[in-house]
Amino acid sequence: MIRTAILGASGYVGGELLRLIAAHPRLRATKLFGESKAGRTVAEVHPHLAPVYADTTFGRFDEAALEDVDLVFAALPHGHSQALAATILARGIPFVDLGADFRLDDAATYERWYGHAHEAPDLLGEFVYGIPEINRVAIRGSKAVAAAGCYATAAILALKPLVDANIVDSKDIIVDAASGVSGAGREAKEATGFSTVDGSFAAYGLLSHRHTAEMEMALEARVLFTPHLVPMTRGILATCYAEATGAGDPLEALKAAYADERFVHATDAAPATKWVSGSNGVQLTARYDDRTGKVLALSAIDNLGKGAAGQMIQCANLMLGLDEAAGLTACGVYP
Ligand SMILES: NC(=O)C1=CN([C@@H]2O[C@H](COP(=O)(O)OP(=O)(O)OC[C@H]3O[C@@H](n4cnc5c(N)ncnc54)[C@H](OP(=O)(O)O)[C@@H]3O)[C@@H](O)[C@H]2O)C=CC1
Ligand SMILES: CC(=O)N[C@@H](CCC(=O)OP(=O)(O)O)C(=O)O
Repeated sequence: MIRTAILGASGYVGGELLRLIAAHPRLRATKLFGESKAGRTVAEVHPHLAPVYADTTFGRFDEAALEDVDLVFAALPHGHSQALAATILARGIPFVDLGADFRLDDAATYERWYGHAHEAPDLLGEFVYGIPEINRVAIRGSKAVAAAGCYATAAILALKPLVDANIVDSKDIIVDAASGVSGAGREAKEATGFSTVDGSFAAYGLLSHRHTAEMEMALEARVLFTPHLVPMTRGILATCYAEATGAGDPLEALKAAYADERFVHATDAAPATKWVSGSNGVQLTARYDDRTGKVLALSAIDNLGKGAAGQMIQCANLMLGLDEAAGLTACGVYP
């Protein structure tokens, strides 16, 4: 049994981690932490998890909580991991962080996209960027992983093989992606309330969404990214466009790049978010358009699955030397 602590266990990602860990052969969620919901039970906060976790109570994190823990998952609001990381790393406990705090590789880029100075710039180099399909070897030997952002995961998996094989021009990439509302977390906000979102489709974060920086870092490319909010609960569909170089067929390149991957499937069909809902799956396709000379690539993920908790567990499996797919074998829920 591998004992895990979950910081942010009372949030949406924390709930999804608990759901996935309940079906994991080796991981156990032994310490659960929240903030405003500290003292409440899992059954109260995540009623769908009551049959497994019953009256387990959320605590409030302090350093002593790291005793008897084999791995820490953090799914906290932005910024919180910057103060915590040194304590966790000093104890040598493997740490999978989903916040954006340690995803970028330099403090200046962080400040440019997050609007404030990084509080622990010396630790940026300690973290490996957490998308196993593009960074498996580094994750396997690492004690600290910064799991990627949800939009960034969708776009990077669709584009990375095309950039690497020089099938698209990396200086001219456009990503339009739409997310379900759970991507914004469970806290009630006007921007994600029912009356705002229902029956509507809107872009946000114009020219300024922070996942642009992750895409540019991982792809070594220039990206124009526009996120959208779509009236559904789970899922991200990323539609990506880039100038073709004529160096090869994009769909064949995706199929070849992911032929041995357990979670990423490149096919002829245009993907739908529902195909991957509740799973760690990624569905991709791509086309070359000879009329415009552009490549079109599409990617569907579950923002809470491969975009968050699924990817965290996939990274943890690698860090711990377990089967990479342990606890992640479920297919999407469809229809
Ligand atoms: N939702 C998604 O699809 C994705 C989210 N992420 C990132 O993952 C992180 C968590 O997201 P999500 O679960 O959606 O967010 P939620 O708002 O649903 O959950 C946030 C969690 O953090 C806890 N928390 C809030 N403030 C504090 C604090 N001051 N100290 C300690 N704990 C605190 C909350 O506890 P309590 O509720 O008890 O106050 C809750 O458990 C965020 O950084 C988010 O950007 C990344 C990829 C996808
Ligand atoms: C729909 C929605 O609001 N989505 C979130 C993305 C959440 C996420 O993946 O990322 P971070 O961990 O980088 O915040 C947003 O755009 O802020």
